[in-house]
Amino acid sequence: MSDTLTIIRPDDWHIHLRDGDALATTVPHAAQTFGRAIIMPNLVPPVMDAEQAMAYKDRIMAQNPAGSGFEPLMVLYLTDNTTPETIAAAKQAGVVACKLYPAGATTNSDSGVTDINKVYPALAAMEEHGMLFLLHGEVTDTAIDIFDREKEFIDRTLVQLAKDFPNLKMVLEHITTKDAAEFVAEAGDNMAATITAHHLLYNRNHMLAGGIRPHYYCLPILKRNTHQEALIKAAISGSPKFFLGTDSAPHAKNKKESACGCAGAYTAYHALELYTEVFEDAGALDKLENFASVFGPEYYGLPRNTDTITLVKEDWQLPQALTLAGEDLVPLRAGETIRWRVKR
Ligand SMILES: NC(=O)N[C@@H](CC(=O)O)C(=O)O
Ligand SMILES: [Zn+2]
Ligand SMILES: [Zn+2]
Repeated sequence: MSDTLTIIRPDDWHIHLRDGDALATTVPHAAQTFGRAIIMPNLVPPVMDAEQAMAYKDRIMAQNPAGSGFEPLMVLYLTDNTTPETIAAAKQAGVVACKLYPAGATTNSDSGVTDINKVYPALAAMEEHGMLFLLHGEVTDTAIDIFDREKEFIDRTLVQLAKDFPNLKMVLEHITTKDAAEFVAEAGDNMAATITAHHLLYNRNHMLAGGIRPHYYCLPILKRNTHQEALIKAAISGSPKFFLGTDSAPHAKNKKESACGCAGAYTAYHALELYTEVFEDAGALDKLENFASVFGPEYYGLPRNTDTITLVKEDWQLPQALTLAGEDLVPLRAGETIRWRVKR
């Protein structure tokens, strides 16, 4: 008999579903595994107020397979001009969080924040209304090496933010360094982090040794193996400050395999299976459920999902390509074998 693992249905606390025809791919993929997902607002133009967030939610729900039970949790994109009134209205409409994209830091961050002080009134309003603050934590200073931008953001900005807003719950998204893991572990109760499957599975050698592999290119960029090891340690530590966020970020194949390739790895299709491999290899399968299904809702102040999901230990082959709005979409680890499969 094959090995099986049954856990409370997990949630994805960081995902990019995109918009338009892409939703026909991304929403069913997320909904087949996850109960809820934190929907990143970096559309073009971005999701900047309650009205845009609710309209986007409707477009997502229109692609939600009947009976899936999947619930998108909506997020606003902070700009230099986000007002406390915008925050209050978003809270009223059911938006759960706001996201900081330092201007220029990542995909579709052009309308992002140019100076953290400009969003202090919005952050104060979020603190007052009990909304979460999600951060893409990288400086954009071109003088700073791309491999150091996360640590630099912590030192220059995050330490101060945590002091200035002690009652604002923050999530440092998609952490990639030992520095970030240690900072979050030692910070107060208002600081947590999401960790992606790809930052647990890979390091920069996978992207750069023996040829440049654009499908491993994402932001924050994969770091050296010692950082990867620190992330695995954090994920299996049992600390409730670390939980699942795939950062599944689809870009069509021709946008990735290009002289100037886009940043982002697509994992919504097979993310839980990838995380399960990481936890199994670390001898910590018993820690997966808390990381994937318990610590996230606990931090967000939401109930756990009431249903379960079963994983079967069984080899299967990931397709070479999926389809995104009529174009090829290459998932992370395309064509390779995956050791676990979600029973459906
Ligand atoms: N992670 C990525 O490499 N890309 C994300 C943006 C982000 O999460 O920073 C995207 O939207 O493509
Ligand atoms: Zn990001
Ligand atoms: Zn992201």
